[in-house]
Amino acid sequence: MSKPVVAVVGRPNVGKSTLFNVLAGERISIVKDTPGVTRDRIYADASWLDRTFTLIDTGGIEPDSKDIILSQMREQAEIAIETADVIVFITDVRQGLVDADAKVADMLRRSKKPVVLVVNKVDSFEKFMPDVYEFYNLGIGDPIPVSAASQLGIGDMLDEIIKHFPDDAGKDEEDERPRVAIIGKPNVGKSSLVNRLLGENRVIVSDIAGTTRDAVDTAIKYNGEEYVFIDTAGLRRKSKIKEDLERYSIIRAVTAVERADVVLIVIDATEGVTEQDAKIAGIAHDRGKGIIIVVNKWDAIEKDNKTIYKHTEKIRQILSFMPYAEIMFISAKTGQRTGRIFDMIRMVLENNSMRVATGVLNEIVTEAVAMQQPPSDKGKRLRIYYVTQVAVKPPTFVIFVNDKELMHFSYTRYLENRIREAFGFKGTSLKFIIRERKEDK
Ligand SMILES: Nc1nc2c(ncn2[C@@H]2O[C@H](COP(=O)(O)OP(=O)(O)OP(=O)(O)O)[C@@H](O)[C@H]2O)c(=O)[nH]1
Ligand SMILES: Nc1nc2c(ncn2[C@@H]2O[C@H](COP(=O)(O)OP(=O)(O)OP(=O)(O)O)[C@@H](O)[C@H]2O)c(=O)[nH]1
Repeated sequence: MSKPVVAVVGRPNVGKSTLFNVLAGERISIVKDTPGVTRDRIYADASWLDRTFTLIDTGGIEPDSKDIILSQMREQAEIAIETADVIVFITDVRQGLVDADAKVADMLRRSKKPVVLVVNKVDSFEKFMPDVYEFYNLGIGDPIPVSAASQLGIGDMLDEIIKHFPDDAGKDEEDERPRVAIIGKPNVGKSSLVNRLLGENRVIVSDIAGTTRDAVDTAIKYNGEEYVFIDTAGLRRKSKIKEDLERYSIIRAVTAVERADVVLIVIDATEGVTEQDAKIAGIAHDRGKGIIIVVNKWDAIEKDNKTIYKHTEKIRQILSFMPYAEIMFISAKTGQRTGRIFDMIRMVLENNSMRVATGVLNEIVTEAVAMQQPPSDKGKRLRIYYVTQVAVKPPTFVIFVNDKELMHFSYTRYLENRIREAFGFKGTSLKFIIRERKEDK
Protein backbone atom coordinates (compact mmCIF):
# COMPACT_ATOMS: atom_id res chain seq x y z
CA MET A 1 0.00 0.00 0.00
CA SER A 2 1.41 3.28 -1.07
CA LYS A 3 1.69 5.67 1.85
CA PRO A 4 0.91 9.38 1.60
CA VAL A 5 3.91 11.69 1.76
CA VAL A 6 3.89 14.72 4.05
CA ALA A 7 6.67 17.27 3.57
CA VAL A 8 7.74 19.82 6.14
CA VAL A 9 8.88 23.23 4.89
CA GLY A 10 9.95 26.29 6.87
CA ARG A 11 12.63 28.81 7.69
CA PRO A 12 15.61 27.99 9.90
CA ASN A 13 14.91 27.85 13.59
CA VAL A 14 11.12 27.74 13.44
CA GLY A 15 11.17 24.32 15.07
CA LYS A 16 11.08 21.87 12.17
CA SER A 17 13.39 19.36 13.80
CA THR A 18 11.51 19.56 17.08
CA LEU A 19 8.21 18.95 15.34
CA PHE A 20 9.69 16.20 13.23
CA ASN A 21 10.80 14.43 16.41
CA VAL A 22 7.40 14.78 17.98
CA LEU A 23 5.65 13.35 14.93
CA ALA A 24 8.07 10.57 14.18
CA GLY A 25 8.71 9.58 17.77
CA GLU A 26 10.56 6.32 18.03
CA ARG A 27 10.09 5.50 14.42
CA ILE A 28 12.50 8.11 13.19
CA SER A 29 15.06 7.09 10.59
CA ILE A 30 18.18 9.02 11.07
CA VAL A 31 20.05 9.21 7.84
CA LYS A 32 23.61 10.22 8.16
CA ASP A 33 24.46 12.73 5.52
CA THR A 34 27.93 13.46 4.19
CA PRO A 35 30.38 11.99 6.68
CA GLY A 36 31.47 14.61 9.18
CA VAL A 37 28.28 16.63 8.87
CA THR A 38 25.79 16.51 11.72
CA ARG A 39 23.26 13.73 11.79
CA ASP A 40 20.40 14.83 9.75
CA ARG A 41 16.83 13.66 9.82
CA ILE A 42 15.49 13.35 6.35
CA TYR A 43 12.53 11.01 6.52
CA ALA A 44 10.52 8.95 8.96
CA ASP A 45 7.42 6.84 9.13
CA ALA A 46 4.68 8.40 11.21
CA SER A 47 1.06 7.65 12.00
CA TRP A 48 -2.05 9.24 13.40
CA LEU A 49 -5.28 7.42 14.15
CA ASP A 50 -5.40 4.66 11.57
CA ARG A 51 -3.35 6.46 8.93
CA THR A 52 0.32 5.96 8.35
CA PHE A 53 2.41 8.29 6.26
CA THR A 54 5.96 9.11 5.30
CA LEU A 55 7.21 12.35 6.74
CA ILE A 56 10.00 14.15 4.96
CA ASP A 57 12.03 17.09 6.11
CA THR A 58 12.96 19.10 3.07
CA GLY A 59 15.17 21.18 5.39
CA GLY A 60 18.86 21.58 5.13
CA ILE A 61 18.93 25.36 5.19
CA GLU A 62 22.07 27.05 6.39
CA PRO A 63 21.09 30.27 8.13
CA ASP A 64 23.15 32.72 6.18
CA SER A 65 22.17 35.87 4.43
CA LYS A 66 18.52 36.62 3.76
CA ASP A 67 18.91 35.96 0.04
CA ILE A 68 20.29 32.52 0.56
CA ILE A 69 17.55 31.63 3.00
CA LEU A 70 14.91 32.62 0.51
CA SER A 71 16.45 30.73 -2.38
CA GLN A 72 16.91 27.66 -0.25
CA MET A 73 13.35 27.90 0.99
CA ARG A 74 12.18 28.04 -2.59
CA GLU A 75 14.13 24.91 -3.28
CA GLN A 76 12.57 23.17 -0.27
CA ALA A 77 9.15 24.24 -1.43
CA GLU A 78 9.80 22.93 -4.94
CA ILE A 79 10.86 19.57 -3.60
CA ALA A 80 7.78 19.47 -1.40
CA ILE A 81 5.50 20.40 -4.28
CA GLU A 82 6.98 17.67 -6.44
CA THR A 83 7.00 14.87 -3.94
CA ALA A 84 4.36 15.43 -1.28
CA ASP A 85 0.65 14.79 -0.98
CA VAL A 86 0.37 17.33 1.81
CA ILE A 87 2.77 20.17 2.64
CA VAL A 88 3.16 21.36 6.21
CA PHE A 89 4.40 24.94 6.23
CA ILE A 90 5.86 25.87 9.59
CA THR A 91 6.17 29.41 10.82
CA ASP A 92 7.18 30.87 14.16
CA VAL A 93 4.91 33.11 16.22
CA ARG A 94 7.87 34.63 18.00
CA GLN A 95 9.73 35.60 14.85
CA GLY A 96 6.42 36.71 13.41
CA LEU A 97 5.57 36.89 9.75
CA VAL A 98 8.54 37.64 7.52
CA ASP A 99 8.87 38.42 3.85
CA ALA A 100 10.31 35.02 2.95
CA ASP A 101 7.24 33.34 4.46
CA ALA A 102 4.97 35.34 2.19
CA LYS A 103 7.00 34.46 -0.90
CA VAL A 104 7.04 30.78 -0.10
CA ALA A 105 3.32 30.87 0.70
CA ASP A 106 2.73 32.28 -2.80
CA MET A 107 4.60 29.39 -4.35
CA LEU A 108 2.72 26.84 -2.31
CA ARG A 109 -0.64 28.42 -3.12
CA ARG A 110 0.07 28.37 -6.85
CA SER A 111 1.03 24.69 -6.69
CA LYS A 112 -2.56 23.86 -5.65
CA LYS A 113 -1.19 21.21 -3.31
CA PRO A 114 -2.90 20.90 0.06
CA VAL A 115 -1.00 23.06 2.54
CA VAL A 116 -1.36 22.99 6.30
CA LEU A 117 -0.15 26.24 7.84
CA VAL A 118 1.33 25.70 11.26
CA VAL A 119 2.36 28.46 13.65
CA ASN A 120 4.85 27.05 16.12
CA LYS A 121 6.07 28.18 19.53
CA VAL A 122 2.56 29.08 20.69
CA ASP A 123 3.46 27.87 24.16
CA SER A 124 0.56 29.76 25.66
CA PHE A 125 -2.62 30.19 23.64
CA GLU A 126 -3.73 33.05 25.85
CA LYS A 127 -0.60 35.01 25.33
CA PHE A 128 0.10 34.38 21.66
CA MET A 129 -3.26 33.86 19.91
CA PRO A 130 -3.56 37.52 18.86
CA ASP A 131 -0.24 37.15 17.03
CA VAL A 132 -1.38 33.97 15.33
CA TYR A 133 -4.15 35.79 13.44
CA GLU A 134 -1.54 37.75 11.54
CA PHE A 135 -0.69 34.55 9.66
CA TYR A 136 -4.07 34.62 7.91
CA ASN A 137 -2.39 37.22 5.71
CA LEU A 138 -0.42 34.48 3.99
CA GLY A 139 -3.61 33.48 2.23
CA ILE A 140 -3.04 29.74 2.56
CA GLY A 141 -5.75 28.93 5.04
CA ASP A 142 -6.27 28.85 8.77
CA PRO A 143 -3.11 28.98 10.83
CA ILE A 144 -2.95 26.13 13.33
CA PRO A 145 -1.25 27.12 16.55
CA VAL A 146 1.06 24.52 18.04
CA SER A 147 3.91 24.23 20.44
CA ALA A 148 6.24 21.53 19.26
CA ALA A 149 8.34 21.84 22.38
CA SER A 150 5.42 21.38 24.80
CA GLN A 151 3.43 19.20 22.39
CA LEU A 152 0.36 21.42 22.31
CA GLY A 153 -2.05 21.47 19.39
CA ILE A 154 -0.35 18.52 17.72
CA GLY A 155 -3.53 16.45 17.50
CA ASP A 156 -5.47 19.24 15.78
CA MET A 157 -2.63 19.68 13.34
CA LEU A 158 -2.52 15.96 12.54
CA ASP A 159 -6.31 15.90 12.06
CA GLU A 160 -5.91 18.65 9.51
CA ILE A 161 -3.04 16.86 7.76
CA ILE A 162 -4.78 13.51 7.34
CA LYS A 163 -7.94 15.23 6.16
CA HIS A 164 -6.05 16.06 2.96
CA PHE A 165 -4.81 12.54 2.24
CA PRO A 166 -6.08 11.20 -1.06
CA ASP A 167 -8.86 8.63 -0.41
CA ASP A 168 -7.37 6.60 -3.20
CA ALA A 169 -4.07 6.00 -1.48
CA GLY A 170 -4.37 2.38 -2.55
CA LYS A 171 -5.14 3.29 -6.14
CA ASP A 172 -1.71 2.41 -7.49
CA GLU A 173 -2.45 -1.18 -6.56
CA GLU A 174 -5.44 -1.33 -8.88
CA ASP A 175 -3.24 -0.39 -11.78
CA GLU A 176 -1.79 -3.69 -12.93
CA ARG A 177 1.19 -2.18 -14.68
CA PRO A 178 4.50 -2.83 -12.96
CA ARG A 179 5.92 0.27 -11.34
CA VAL A 180 9.65 0.90 -11.54
CA ALA A 181 11.67 3.45 -9.60
CA ILE A 182 15.14 4.55 -10.65
CA ILE A 183 17.17 5.81 -7.73
CA GLY A 184 20.79 6.68 -7.04
CA LYS A 185 23.22 9.39 -6.09
CA PRO A 186 23.35 12.63 -8.06
CA ASN A 187 24.98 12.37 -11.45
CA VAL A 188 25.14 8.58 -11.77
CA GLY A 189 23.09 8.67 -14.97
CA LYS A 190 19.49 8.15 -13.87
CA SER A 191 18.00 10.61 -16.36
CA SER A 192 20.24 9.27 -19.11
CA LEU A 193 18.96 5.79 -18.41
CA VAL A 194 15.32 6.84 -18.55
CA ASN A 195 15.97 8.68 -21.77
CA ARG A 196 17.69 5.65 -23.22
CA LEU A 197 14.78 3.39 -22.30
CA LEU A 198 12.36 5.96 -23.69
CA GLY A 199 14.33 6.31 -26.87
CA GLU A 200 14.24 2.64 -27.63
CA ASN A 201 10.62 2.17 -26.81
CA ARG A 202 7.33 3.84 -27.48
CA VAL A 203 6.27 6.51 -25.03
CA ILE A 204 2.74 6.67 -23.86
CA VAL A 205 1.38 9.49 -21.81
CA SER A 206 0.27 8.26 -18.46
CA ASP A 207 -3.46 7.71 -18.41
CA ILE A 208 -3.93 6.95 -14.75
CA ALA A 209 -6.44 9.64 -13.95
CA GLY A 210 -6.86 11.41 -10.69
CA THR A 211 -3.95 11.38 -8.35
CA THR A 212 -1.70 14.39 -8.20
CA ARG A 213 1.50 12.51 -8.71
CA ASP A 214 0.59 10.93 -12.05
CA ALA A 215 2.00 13.81 -14.01
CA VAL A 216 5.48 12.91 -12.96
CA ASP A 217 5.27 9.27 -14.06
CA THR A 218 6.07 7.93 -17.50
CA ALA A 219 4.70 4.78 -19.08
CA ILE A 220 7.02 2.84 -21.37
CA LYS A 221 5.91 -0.04 -23.55
CA TYR A 222 8.23 -2.96 -24.10
CA ASN A 223 7.33 -6.23 -25.82
CA GLY A 224 3.68 -5.32 -25.69
CA GLU A 225 3.72 -4.63 -21.98
CA GLU A 226 3.57 -1.31 -20.21
CA TYR A 227 5.78 -0.33 -17.33
CA VAL A 228 5.26 2.82 -15.28
CA PHE A 229 8.48 4.61 -14.42
CA ILE A 230 7.87 6.55 -11.24
CA ASP A 231 8.67 10.22 -10.73
CA THR A 232 10.60 10.70 -13.92
CA ALA A 233 10.07 14.46 -13.68
CA GLY A 234 12.02 14.45 -10.45
CA LEU A 235 14.93 12.97 -12.34
CA ARG A 236 15.31 16.12 -14.34
CA ARG A 237 15.63 18.28 -11.30
CA LYS A 238 18.98 19.97 -10.82
CA SER A 239 20.26 21.86 -7.82
CA LYS A 240 23.42 23.82 -7.44
CA ILE A 241 24.13 22.86 -3.88
CA LYS A 242 25.81 19.51 -3.40
CA GLU A 243 24.34 18.76 0.04
CA ASP A 244 20.89 19.62 -1.23
CA LEU A 245 21.34 17.27 -4.14
CA GLU A 246 22.24 14.45 -1.84
CA ARG A 247 19.33 15.17 0.45
CA TYR A 248 17.09 15.36 -2.56
CA SER A 249 18.26 12.02 -3.89
CA ILE A 250 17.30 10.46 -0.56
CA ILE A 251 13.91 12.18 -0.46
CA ARG A 252 13.25 11.06 -4.01
CA ALA A 253 14.31 7.53 -3.22
CA VAL A 254 11.97 7.37 -0.22
CA THR A 255 8.95 8.70 -2.05
CA ALA A 256 9.53 6.80 -5.29
CA VAL A 257 10.44 3.49 -3.68
CA GLU A 258 7.26 3.58 -1.64
CA ARG A 259 5.21 3.36 -4.82
CA ALA A 260 7.43 0.97 -6.74
CA ASP A 261 7.38 -2.78 -7.30
CA VAL A 262 10.92 -2.91 -8.64
CA VAL A 263 13.75 -0.51 -7.93
CA LEU A 264 16.77 0.09 -10.14
CA ILE A 265 19.65 1.30 -8.00
CA VAL A 266 22.05 3.09 -10.29
CA ILE A 267 25.74 3.16 -9.42
CA ASP A 268 28.44 5.06 -11.27
CA ALA A 269 31.17 2.67 -12.51
CA THR A 270 33.68 5.49 -12.74
CA GLU A 271 33.26 6.26 -9.04
CA GLY A 272 32.66 2.76 -7.75
CA VAL A 273 30.15 1.88 -5.07
CA THR A 274 30.08 4.12 -1.99
CA GLU A 275 28.44 4.43 1.42
CA GLN A 276 26.04 6.96 -0.04
CA ASP A 277 24.91 4.26 -2.50
CA ALA A 278 24.40 1.92 0.45
CA LYS A 279 22.22 4.49 2.20
CA ILE A 280 20.02 4.84 -0.84
CA ALA A 281 19.92 1.10 -1.53
CA GLY A 282 18.94 0.50 2.10
CA ILE A 283 15.69 2.34 1.52
CA ALA A 284 14.60 -0.14 -1.16
CA HIS A 285 15.78 -3.09 0.90
CA ASP A 286 13.89 -1.98 4.03
CA ARG A 287 10.70 -1.77 2.08
CA GLY A 288 11.04 -5.23 0.58
CA LYS A 289 11.06 -4.24 -3.07
CA GLY A 290 12.44 -6.11 -6.03
CA ILE A 291 15.94 -4.82 -6.60
CA ILE A 292 18.31 -4.56 -9.54
CA ILE A 293 21.70 -2.95 -9.12
CA VAL A 294 22.62 -1.17 -12.32
CA VAL A 295 26.26 -0.23 -12.73
CA ASN A 296 26.19 2.55 -15.31
CA LYS A 297 28.88 4.29 -17.40
CA TRP A 298 30.45 0.92 -18.17
CA ASP A 299 31.75 2.46 -21.39
CA ALA A 300 33.81 4.99 -19.48
CA ILE A 301 36.15 2.76 -17.54
CA GLU A 302 39.16 0.73 -18.57
CA LYS A 303 38.46 -2.96 -18.39
CA ASP A 304 40.30 -6.24 -18.30
CA ASN A 305 38.98 -9.71 -17.60
CA LYS A 306 38.85 -9.08 -13.86
CA THR A 307 36.96 -5.79 -13.89
CA ILE A 308 33.46 -7.22 -13.60
CA TYR A 309 34.60 -9.54 -10.85
CA LYS A 310 36.21 -6.69 -8.89
CA HIS A 311 33.17 -4.45 -9.18
CA THR A 312 30.87 -7.29 -8.17
CA GLU A 313 32.96 -8.11 -5.16
CA LYS A 314 33.03 -4.51 -3.97
CA ILE A 315 29.27 -4.14 -4.43
CA ARG A 316 28.61 -7.36 -2.53
CA GLN A 317 30.79 -6.04 0.26
CA ILE A 318 29.32 -2.54 0.58
CA LEU A 319 25.76 -3.65 -0.10
CA SER A 320 26.14 -6.80 1.97
CA PHE A 321 22.56 -6.51 3.26
CA MET A 322 21.21 -7.34 -0.19
CA PRO A 323 23.12 -10.37 -1.50
CA TYR A 324 20.00 -11.35 -3.44
CA ALA A 325 20.09 -8.30 -5.71
CA GLU A 326 20.91 -8.81 -9.36
CA ILE A 327 23.76 -6.76 -10.79
CA MET A 328 23.91 -5.46 -14.36
CA PHE A 329 26.72 -3.58 -16.06
CA ILE A 330 25.39 -1.12 -18.59
CA SER A 331 25.98 2.10 -20.44
CA ALA A 332 23.07 4.49 -20.77
CA LYS A 333 25.26 6.41 -23.20
CA THR A 334 25.98 3.65 -25.72
CA GLY A 335 22.96 1.48 -24.92
CA GLN A 336 25.15 -1.45 -23.95
CA ARG A 337 22.92 -4.11 -22.33
CA THR A 338 20.13 -1.61 -21.61
CA GLY A 339 17.80 -3.75 -23.71
CA ARG A 340 18.06 -6.49 -21.12
CA ILE A 341 16.77 -4.32 -18.33
CA PHE A 342 13.12 -5.06 -19.05
CA ASP A 343 13.69 -8.82 -18.97
CA MET A 344 15.43 -8.42 -15.68
CA ILE A 345 12.57 -6.30 -14.32
CA ARG A 346 10.13 -9.00 -15.41
CA MET A 347 12.07 -11.72 -13.63
CA VAL A 348 12.45 -9.73 -10.43
CA LEU A 349 8.75 -8.86 -10.44
CA GLU A 350 7.82 -12.50 -10.73
CA ASN A 351 10.12 -13.46 -7.89
CA ASN A 352 8.92 -10.62 -5.67
CA SER A 353 5.37 -11.91 -5.97
CA MET A 354 6.10 -15.64 -6.13
CA ARG A 355 4.20 -18.03 -3.89
CA VAL A 356 5.52 -21.45 -3.03
CA ALA A 357 3.39 -24.39 -1.98
CA THR A 358 3.45 -25.21 1.71
CA GLY A 359 4.13 -28.90 1.12
CA VAL A 360 7.28 -28.38 -0.92
CA LEU A 361 8.42 -25.58 1.38
CA ASN A 362 8.25 -27.86 4.40
CA GLU A 363 10.06 -30.63 2.58
CA ILE A 364 12.92 -28.22 1.90
CA VAL A 365 12.98 -26.97 5.47
CA THR A 366 12.83 -30.46 6.95
CA GLU A 367 15.75 -31.46 4.78
CA ALA A 368 17.67 -28.34 5.78
CA VAL A 369 17.06 -29.04 9.46
CA ALA A 370 18.26 -32.60 9.05
CA MET A 371 21.46 -31.39 7.43
CA GLN A 372 22.25 -28.77 10.01
CA GLN A 373 21.00 -29.10 13.52
CA PRO A 374 19.14 -26.09 14.91
CA PRO A 375 20.87 -24.17 17.71
CA SER A 376 20.32 -24.97 21.36
CA ASP A 377 20.78 -23.10 24.59
CA LYS A 378 21.11 -24.47 28.13
CA GLY A 379 20.12 -27.93 27.00
CA LYS A 380 17.06 -26.78 25.12
CA ARG A 381 17.08 -27.19 21.38
CA LEU A 382 15.19 -25.15 18.85
CA ARG A 383 12.45 -27.11 17.14
CA ILE A 384 10.94 -26.03 13.89
CA TYR A 385 7.39 -27.26 13.48
CA TYR A 386 6.15 -25.76 10.33
CA VAL A 387 6.81 -23.04 7.76
CA THR A 388 4.26 -21.30 5.60
CA GLN A 389 4.31 -18.39 3.19
CA VAL A 390 1.81 -15.77 4.28
CA ALA A 391 2.42 -12.92 1.84
CA VAL A 392 4.11 -11.71 -1.33
CA LYS A 393 5.86 -8.44 -2.22
CA PRO A 394 8.11 -9.37 -0.54
CA PRO A 395 7.60 -13.09 -0.04
CA THR A 396 6.99 -13.45 3.69
CA PHE A 397 7.27 -16.67 5.67
CA VAL A 398 6.12 -17.57 9.12
CA ILE A 399 8.25 -20.13 10.92
CA PHE A 400 6.55 -21.84 13.87
CA VAL A 401 9.01 -22.88 16.56
CA ASN A 402 9.01 -24.09 20.15
CA ASP A 403 10.94 -21.11 21.54
CA LYS A 404 11.61 -17.83 19.76
CA GLU A 405 14.62 -17.09 21.90
CA LEU A 406 16.41 -20.06 20.43
CA MET A 407 15.98 -18.93 16.83
CA HIS A 408 19.32 -17.42 16.08
CA PHE A 409 19.73 -14.89 13.28
CA SER A 410 22.33 -17.06 11.59
CA TYR A 411 19.97 -20.02 11.54
CA THR A 412 17.23 -17.96 9.90
CA ARG A 413 19.84 -16.91 7.36
CA TYR A 414 20.73 -20.56 6.79
CA LEU A 415 17.09 -21.48 6.16
CA GLU A 416 16.72 -18.48 3.88
CA ASN A 417 19.66 -19.68 1.80
CA ARG A 418 18.20 -23.16 1.46
CA ILE A 419 14.84 -21.73 0.42
CA ARG A 420 16.56 -19.53 -2.11
CA GLU A 421 18.51 -22.47 -3.51
CA ALA A 422 15.31 -24.43 -3.93
CA PHE A 423 13.01 -21.74 -5.34
CA GLY A 424 15.14 -18.95 -6.76
CA PHE A 425 13.69 -15.68 -5.47
CA LYS A 426 16.44 -13.74 -7.23
CA GLY A 427 16.22 -10.00 -6.90
CA THR A 428 13.86 -9.90 -3.96
CA SER A 429 14.34 -9.81 -0.22
CA LEU A 430 12.51 -12.40 1.84
CA LYS A 431 10.91 -11.73 5.18
CA PHE A 432 10.78 -14.18 8.04
CA ILE A 433 8.46 -14.00 11.02
CA ILE A 434 9.19 -16.31 13.92
CA ARG A 435 6.17 -17.50 15.93
CA GLU A 436 6.02 -19.68 18.98
CA ARG A 437 3.66 -22.61 19.19
CA LYS A 438 3.41 -23.97 22.67
CA GLU A 439 1.19 -27.04 22.21
CA ASP A 440 4.15 -29.34 21.96
CA LYS A 441 4.96 -28.97 25.62
N1 LIG B 1 9.41 28.24 22.87
C1 LIG B 1 9.45 27.29 21.97
N2 LIG B 1 10.61 26.99 21.37
C2 LIG B 1 10.63 26.00 20.47
C3 LIG B 1 9.47 25.30 20.11
N3 LIG B 1 9.78 24.41 19.16
C4 LIG B 1 11.10 24.55 18.92
N4 LIG B 1 11.62 25.52 19.72
C5 LIG B 1 13.01 25.97 19.79
O1 LIG B 1 13.36 26.61 18.58
C6 LIG B 1 14.72 26.36 18.25
C7 LIG B 1 14.81 25.80 16.85
O2 LIG B 1 14.21 24.51 16.81
P1 LIG B 1 14.59 23.43 15.72
O3 LIG B 1 13.61 22.35 15.87
O4 LIG B 1 16.01 23.13 15.77
O5 LIG B 1 14.28 24.29 14.42
P2 LIG B 1 14.53 23.95 12.89
O6 LIG B 1 13.46 24.62 12.15
O7 LIG B 1 14.68 22.50 12.72
O8 LIG B 1 15.85 24.68 12.66
P3 LIG B 1 16.94 24.44 11.48
O9 LIG B 1 17.56 23.11 11.77
O10 LIG B 1 17.87 25.59 11.68
O11 LIG B 1 16.20 24.49 10.22
C8 LIG B 1 15.24 25.41 19.30
O12 LIG B 1 15.95 26.16 20.25
C9 LIG B 1 13.98 24.83 19.90
O13 LIG B 1 14.17 24.46 21.24
C10 LIG B 1 8.24 25.64 20.78
O14 LIG B 1 7.18 25.06 20.56
N5 LIG B 1 8.30 26.64 21.68
N1 LIG C 1 30.35 7.87 -20.18
C1 LIG C 1 29.09 7.83 -19.77
N2 LIG C 1 28.52 8.94 -19.25
C2 LIG C 1 27.25 8.87 -18.83
C3 LIG C 1 26.50 7.67 -18.91
N3 LIG C 1 25.28 7.91 -18.42
C4 LIG C 1 25.25 9.21 -18.02
N4 LIG C 1 26.45 9.80 -18.28
C5 LIG C 1 26.83 11.18 -18.00
O1 LIG C 1 26.78 11.40 -16.61
C6 LIG C 1 26.29 12.70 -16.31
C7 LIG C 1 25.09 12.60 -15.40
O2 LIG C 1 24.02 12.00 -16.08
P1 LIG C 1 22.50 12.21 -15.65
O3 LIG C 1 21.69 11.28 -16.46
O4 LIG C 1 22.16 13.64 -15.68
O5 LIG C 1 22.60 11.72 -14.15
P2 LIG C 1 21.46 11.75 -13.03
O6 LIG C 1 21.73 10.59 -12.15
O7 LIG C 1 20.11 11.85 -13.63
O8 LIG C 1 21.86 13.07 -12.29
P3 LIG C 1 21.01 13.96 -11.24
O9 LIG C 1 19.81 14.44 -11.99
O10 LIG C 1 21.95 15.02 -10.87
O11 LIG C 1 20.66 13.07 -10.10
C8 LIG C 1 25.98 13.34 -17.64
O12 LIG C 1 27.06 14.14 -18.01
C9 LIG C 1 25.84 12.15 -18.58
O13 LIG C 1 26.17 12.47 -19.91
C10 LIG C 1 27.13 6.52 -19.47
O14 LIG C 1 26.57 5.42 -19.59
N5 LIG C 1 28.43 6.66 -19.87
